[in-house]
Amino acid sequence: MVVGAALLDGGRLLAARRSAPAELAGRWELPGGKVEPGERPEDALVRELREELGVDAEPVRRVPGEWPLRAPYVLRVWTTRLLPGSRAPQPLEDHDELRWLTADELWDVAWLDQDVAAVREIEALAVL
Ligand SMILES: Nc1nc2c([nH]c(=O)n2[C@H]2C[C@H](O)[C@@H](COP(=O)(O)OP(=O)(O)OP(=O)(O)O)O2)c(=O)[nH]1
Repeated sequence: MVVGAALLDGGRLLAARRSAPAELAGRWELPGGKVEPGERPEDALVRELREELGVDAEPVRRVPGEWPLRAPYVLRVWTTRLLPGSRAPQPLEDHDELRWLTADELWDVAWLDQDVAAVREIEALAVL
């Protein structure tokens, strides 16, 4: 399973531009990554956000649905918030640019094809 964060702050959603691998580079995604064996998905999400963005964050609520990625992976998404005192997100790993998107800007970035349905579901939550 791959876990993704709909990281929300001040009514905006964080989008991250992938720097690798070549076939995904330049496209935008939700920060996150693969769940390790025996790891709880929510714990994986917190770990990935610390590694990739240098933030302290907590999952808030599961976004309904799951979306197929390259087999055998599926993407599950949680709305997520920064904990008080967290550093601001930095593109430390896997990404070369970050953008905080307002509701109006949600479709201004080239999301990965397989993320579009997840972003629509986030939009439907009306949390932006
Ligand atoms: N993080 C993330 N990965 C996504 C999304 N959509 C999507 O297809 N993917 C794919 C890209 C990668 O093949 C895989 C996630 O693996 P990753 O490379 O980000 O995570 P990781 O750090 O655990 O990976 P690894 O180095 O252990 O292989 O899922 C998304 O929205 N967020």
